[in-house]
Amino acid sequence: MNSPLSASSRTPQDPAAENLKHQREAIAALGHELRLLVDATVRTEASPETTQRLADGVRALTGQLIGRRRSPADIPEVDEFPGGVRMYSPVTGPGSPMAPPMRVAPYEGGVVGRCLLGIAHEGPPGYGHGGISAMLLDELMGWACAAAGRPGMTISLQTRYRGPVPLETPLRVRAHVTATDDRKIYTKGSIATEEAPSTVLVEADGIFVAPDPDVARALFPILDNAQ
Ligand SMILES: CCCCCCCC/C=C\CCCCCCCC(=O)SCCNC(=O)CCNC(=O)[C@H](O)C(C)(C)COP(=O)(O)OP(=O)(O)OC[C@H]1O[C@@H](n2cnc3c(N)ncnc32)[C@H](O)[C@@H]1OP(=O)(O)O
Repeated sequence: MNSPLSASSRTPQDPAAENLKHQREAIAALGHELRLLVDATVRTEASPETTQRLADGVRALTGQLIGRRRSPADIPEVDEFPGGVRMYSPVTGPGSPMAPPMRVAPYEGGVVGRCLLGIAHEGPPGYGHGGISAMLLDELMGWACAAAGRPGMTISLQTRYRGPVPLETPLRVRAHVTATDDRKIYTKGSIATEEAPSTVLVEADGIFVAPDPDVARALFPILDNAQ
């Protein structure tokens, strides 16, 4: 499962599919290197001179990435919307330097996400930031909605932090839909370590809403173009 709705109309032999695969692999490779850079950046105790030299080097690299730049409303060509691959999701996107990134799979009527948090995701020293935990849960509960055929947007997210989330430790995030009521979708989620999956460190209740179709088209103009 590499997308909430796992939808793709292209066959593997299709040249367009090959090209897309190639593009996504390159984006994931850059994302991977950038995540290593982010990790090295928040760990380093390099001298100010070295740090400044690196800042200059990184600025030069950033300059190479400025081609056609997408605006926030544009959907990247390598993505599928709604409910498909999101290469730059800050949670699951293999191309995002911010993402752990979390890998998602179906699990017992819901979905499970696996990832490690690093020092870049630190809150209290040695442990994950509470906002990062909430972000992982929000995203995965959104995937649970999409996997249940009801993609929606979060209107309420309640988190309870029962124990600190360790860094650099394999985590298991779980989410499932508990009920639906018209356009509202009720979900539950949790975070535990892979080693102690029954010891819940963070639990969450989320309510999502499948937007009214007119609202959805106003929010996401691409839905109009797709028709
Ligand atoms: C073709 C569909 C496309 C769907 C898009 C899906 C994309 C996801 C795809 C793939 C999953 C990947 C994973 C992603 C996960 C990440 C999720 C996020 O981070 S989402 C960002 C944070 N959330 C927001 O920014 C929402 C802000 N809220 C809104 O924009 C609107 O409230 C919206 C569009 C969600 C609903 O607007 P309305 O006009 O369609 O519906 P109204 O009539 O306002 O509400 C319906 C019911 O919900 C209640 N409601 C709405 N907002 C509420 C709120 N904030 N608190 C409590 N109740 C609320 C209302 O009272 C109403 O309930 P009553 O029918 O009266 O019982």
